[in-house]
Amino acid sequence: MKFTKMQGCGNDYVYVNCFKEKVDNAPEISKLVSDRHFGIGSDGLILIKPSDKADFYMDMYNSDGTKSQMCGNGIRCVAKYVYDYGLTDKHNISIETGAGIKYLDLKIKENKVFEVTVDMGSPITKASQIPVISDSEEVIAKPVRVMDTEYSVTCVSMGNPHAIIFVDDTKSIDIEKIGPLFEYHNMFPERTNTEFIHVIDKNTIDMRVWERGSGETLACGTGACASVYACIWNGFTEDNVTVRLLGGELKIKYDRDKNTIFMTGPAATVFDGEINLNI
Ligand SMILES: N[C@@H](CCC[C@H](N)C(=O)O)C(=O)O
Repeated sequence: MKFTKMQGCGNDYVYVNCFKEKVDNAPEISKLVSDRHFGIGSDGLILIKPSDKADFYMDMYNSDGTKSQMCGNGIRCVAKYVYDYGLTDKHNISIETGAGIKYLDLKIKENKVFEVTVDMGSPITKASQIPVISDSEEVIAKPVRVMDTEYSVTCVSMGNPHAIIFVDDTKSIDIEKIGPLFEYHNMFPERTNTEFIHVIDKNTIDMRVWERGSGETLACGTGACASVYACIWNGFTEDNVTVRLLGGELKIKYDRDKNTIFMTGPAATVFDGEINLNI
């Protein structure tokens, strides 16, 4: 199987061009290629496919083989891939995902895409649609006790579920311990991605993320959008926010008139390769 490894803010995936390659059993292949010792090494697998509703279709899998609806860092890399490898010459493209069609604007330097802005759509706050089990219609600053500590949890979906937790300092969080306790908490029937946020000022936040199905990653695009919306909702920030992640920065803008979130960030190719899936 021919593949390209790409990363956006260090959130790395193995990308396969399914216009050329046939991929059977994507969940198993995702587990295999993602393994950082016995595979290629990635946070998951992204398949680029034809769509009858948009220019392309993005099919994404976490490193544990589970499928997700949407990947913010991944979709910027899909845009880079289809432009750089000649599948399109358009600078504005549409990509169908499990969370609907997303519209992307490509910035190009030396004939390569280096930055992408994505209209990530409207944040979803209705508990039943995230989904999160709750006796209130929305979950904002809800106290949740995990391992003798009370956390303030705000829940937002960007097509996939996010639990946003505000902390005084992201560095000291024992994310390997706390992350799975939220991911598998019985509040979240479809598990959850969990963002730990420290608000620096009205336009800057620090974020660490424990991703559903992949563990701690260096960045999460949907998580950055969900977190900025949670910050605005809680009255902590304005509508334009720089999200500082372990692997880089994302610029997030909430457009109140359109009720949509724009994400701008980098997309980079790491290497091309070929893997024998029969071994
Ligand atoms: N890294 C991604 C999100 C990937 C999917 C997520 N782990 C899930 O299961 O929903 C991003 O950049 O958005």
